[in-house]
Amino acid sequence: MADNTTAQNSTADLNLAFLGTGSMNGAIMRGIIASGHAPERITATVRTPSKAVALADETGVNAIATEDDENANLTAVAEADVVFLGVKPVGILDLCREIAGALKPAAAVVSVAAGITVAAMEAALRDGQPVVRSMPNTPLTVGLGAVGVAAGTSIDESTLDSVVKLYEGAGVVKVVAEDQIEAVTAVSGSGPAYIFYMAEAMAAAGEKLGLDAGTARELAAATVAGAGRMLAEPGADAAQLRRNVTSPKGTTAAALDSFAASGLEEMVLKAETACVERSRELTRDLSS
Ligand SMILES: NC(=O)C1=CN([C@@H]2O[C@H](COP(=O)(O)OP(=O)(O)OC[C@H]3O[C@@H](n4cnc5c(N)ncnc54)[C@H](O)[C@@H]3O)[C@@H](O)[C@H]2O)C=CC1
Ligand SMILES: O=C(O)[C@@H]1CCC=N1
Repeated sequence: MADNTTAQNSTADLNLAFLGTGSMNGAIMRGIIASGHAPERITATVRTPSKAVALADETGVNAIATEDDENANLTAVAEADVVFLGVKPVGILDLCREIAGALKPAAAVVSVAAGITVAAMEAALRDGQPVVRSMPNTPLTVGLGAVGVAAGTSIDESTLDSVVKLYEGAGVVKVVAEDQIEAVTAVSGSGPAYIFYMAEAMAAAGEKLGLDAGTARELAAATVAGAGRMLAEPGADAAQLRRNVTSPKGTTAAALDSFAASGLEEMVLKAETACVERSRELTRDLSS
């Protein structure tokens, strides 16, 4: 790891840019603002002017639309210390090339994209630009996110620490080797969708078992949210929390036995493996 950047004791003074402020970058930005970062220190870019107005009204950030100003991304990064790239994977390297000359040399470029490698980003930016490949998830928006970060080759510890601290304002952060980012994607990046799918399936089953649709949806959503909150408590252990619900020979045991007989663990492993393989395909197709 290089040692070429100014030490930052706190992240409060950092200017942030969010380029492509859709679902993921929007969730990161909202989580970071909720953790106390001043919106006046944030510039966000989106495609359409109406979205820029809505985002600025909602969050207080400076929002610029690329349809209004073709230089919006360049303007956004000009004063930024940390730049979050939140466009789809297919657009990440073009965006790197677009902003390369406008970045401050010490600004950290943080990608949230699946499949795009550190090496590909570094090749698309100026030599020595600090890079972070991260895999966040949307619960960052409510301060309950989970993020994996992998350092680029030119980033110093202090700059990486600033990125970690920004994310930590809104969730749990693990610094991992880049070859572990795909596993992070499979567990936590894509993970919220598995849980929402489970909530949908629980509600649909509840309806088939006699509840009206609205009641089933509300009960399933409250159950998933409540269980999630319990898991977020310090020291919580999923297996113990599960045992606390499961009376011997009771109703929960009957349901869990049925899940096991249907191969739930194998099913999850297969799904997460498909996620990793898709991430590798994206790398093959897009990281050049
Ligand atoms: N949605 C999720 O839960 C997660 C997404 N990601 C990653 O986040 C990235 C974005 O995904 P989403 O947020 O789901 O997509 P999204 O479509 O919601 O957001 C992308 C945004 O970027 C805007 N955009 C596109 N090109 C632009 C440009 N050149 N300048 C400014 N704005 C531009 C689009 O209009 C859109 O609002 C992807 O690379 C994905 O791999 C990573 C982890 C989780
Ligand atoms: O579905 C995707 O490709 C992105 C990456 C992780 C979550 N959403």
